[in-house]
Amino acid sequence: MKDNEQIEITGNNHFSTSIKTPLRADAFDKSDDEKIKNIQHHFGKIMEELGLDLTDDSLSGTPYRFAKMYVKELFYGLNPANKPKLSVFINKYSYKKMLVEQNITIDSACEHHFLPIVGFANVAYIPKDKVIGLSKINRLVDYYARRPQVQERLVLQILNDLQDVLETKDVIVSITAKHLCVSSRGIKDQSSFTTTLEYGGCFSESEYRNEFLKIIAQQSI
Ligand SMILES: Nc1nc2c(ncn2[C@@H]2O[C@H](COP(=O)(O)OP(=O)(O)OP(=O)(O)O)[C@@H](O)[C@H]2O)c(=O)[nH]1
Ligand SMILES: [Zn+2]
Repeated sequence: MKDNEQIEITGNNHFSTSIKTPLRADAFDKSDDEKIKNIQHHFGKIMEELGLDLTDDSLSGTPYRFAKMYVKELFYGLNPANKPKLSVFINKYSYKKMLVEQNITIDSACEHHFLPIVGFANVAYIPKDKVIGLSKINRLVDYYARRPQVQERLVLQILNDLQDVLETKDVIVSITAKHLCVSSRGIKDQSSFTTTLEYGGCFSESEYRNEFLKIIAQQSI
């Protein structure tokens, strides 16, 4: 098989050997303000190339607005300096059963088209010596979501960090999301959505996994 045939089948850069987001070595040498200035310039050129009149008062601020949104909002999670502090506490209560944080909003973007991925994550763990502040789970999910992503990597990055900070493998993460690159362009399938599920420790046993799945099936309080 020729190289270009392989790329047709697998796509280029769709698989990575690491769960790390592929970043350049100099990714954070520039300040946010420098990045915003440069992106503003380049996005203005894209708009011009599309034929838009940047002197129009509704469009003139768009390159700056776009650049600020990319650096400060949609992709703030690329920068490790923005990683939330994950406060953990000693498990004084000796709570040893499952804790489920569910319906966590996912607002991400696919790295192939830079279009939104929107949906929900559900996270559960069985504490050993540490418990984590609930909101820190939501913050961690948002941090990793705010990068150009693929859903498989996103679920793994969240799982890995939680396993590290909680000092247990007994963690499970599911994400169910809609990809606008599937629903709004290309195949334009409005109804399909994608679920990814990653876990370790006791969640490898179907009994624990099924308990989690049963709980997250209840969508309201
Ligand atoms: N595995 C995976 N694929 C994704 C994700 N987000 C988007 N994709 C897919 O990435 C693929 C990119 O395929 P290409 O053939 O290079 O791009 P394309 O020509 O725009 O493909 P179409 O969407 O089929 O028109 C598409 O099949 C997308 O659906 C994701 O989170 N995980
Ligand atoms: Zn896409």
